Amino acid sequence: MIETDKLRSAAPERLISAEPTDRKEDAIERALRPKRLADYVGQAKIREQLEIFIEAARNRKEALDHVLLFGPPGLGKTTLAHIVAAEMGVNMRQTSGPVLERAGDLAALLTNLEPHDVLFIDEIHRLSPVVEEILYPALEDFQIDIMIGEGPAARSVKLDLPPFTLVGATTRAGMLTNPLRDRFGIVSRLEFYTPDELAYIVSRSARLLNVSIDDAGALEIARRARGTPRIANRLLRRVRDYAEVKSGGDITSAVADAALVMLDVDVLGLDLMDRKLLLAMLEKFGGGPVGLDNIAAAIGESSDTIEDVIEPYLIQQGYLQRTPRGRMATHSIWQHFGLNAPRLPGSDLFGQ
Ligand SMILES: Nc1ncnc2c1ncn2[C@@H]1O[C@H](COP(=O)(O)OP(=O)(O)OP(=O)(O)O)[C@@H](O)[C@H]1O
Ligand SMILES: [Mg+2]
Repeated sequence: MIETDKLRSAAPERLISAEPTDRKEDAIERALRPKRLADYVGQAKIREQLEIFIEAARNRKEALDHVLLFGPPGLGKTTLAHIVAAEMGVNMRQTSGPVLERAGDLAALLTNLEPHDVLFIDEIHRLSPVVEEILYPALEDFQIDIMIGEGPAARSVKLDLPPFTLVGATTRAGMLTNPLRDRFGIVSRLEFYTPDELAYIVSRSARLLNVSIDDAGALEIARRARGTPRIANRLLRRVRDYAEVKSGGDITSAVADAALVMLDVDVLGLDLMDRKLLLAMLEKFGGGPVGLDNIAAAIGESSDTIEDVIEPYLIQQGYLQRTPRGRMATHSIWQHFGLNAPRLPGSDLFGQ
């Protein structure tokens, strides 16, 4: 039985959202953030690359090449930016694309950098074109052109900058302009984490938060965290609340399972929002193919949210496919909901 009515009134705040929810969560995240590369779990390829590049830059006493980190929210981009600065032994200045409104905002930041410092620009795909113009020569030649004065008396002055490292982060690498993307020497795509990696992260966080959890409990939370450390840490905190009230505080796999069922996170780690999307696809569009805008209208979400936040994990897990004709539900998701896929005459929907 599918409780469609319940699904349609999805909770306003999404437990499984990969975005940070509020200030309190922000503070907890900071506390749980690994500080050094050696404590950063998973992302083996990126870690290995950065280890080598950082050591080489340090030995040559140079600034590290500019680094672009991209991937879905909550996978550890900000964490990595901090780690890069720590491993280089330099300071990090942090800002974000939408905050840098005027060219002067960026110029002020750049001229205050110390040699080899890290400048972290989050949401770098949202830089305004005028700010981007300033950034190009800064990245390439460590120089900026700024205008002094106004009107006919205005003149452009070149300023030298100390060599620095830009670390840019984005959930949407596709929205970066080519000239900007080309100026990054190191481009890394963050991947979803495996359940084992997430279980390790959950155990580590539990230690830091003084929570008692066994390996099976950590794995149960990990399996349902959508491949995302931020979600794993959030589920851990909610499961801890449940355990404190219902089972004396110890988290076992049975306690984790009961808590997650209560929280409406199913065995695949799908929450109300995922199920709403998938069910709409199955029930309203016969499993697709259906265009993104149509799905968005059907479930009352923006297509951006679907594309950036909800869909990447569903696609990575093979529940959803992106085809030239639109999104399509795969066989496994029909099965998950206990529904029969329509067999259209002559069609070969699932490649079987
Ligand atoms: N590799 C990791 N090992 C351990 N914990 C991690 C790792 N990656 C992320 N985390 C945890 O997940 C939380 C979220 O990570 P972070 O803020 O770096 O994500 P993000 O990719 O910057 O997300 P957003 O796109 O929303 O900015 C961090 O507080 C950290 O505790
Ligand atoms: Mg971030």
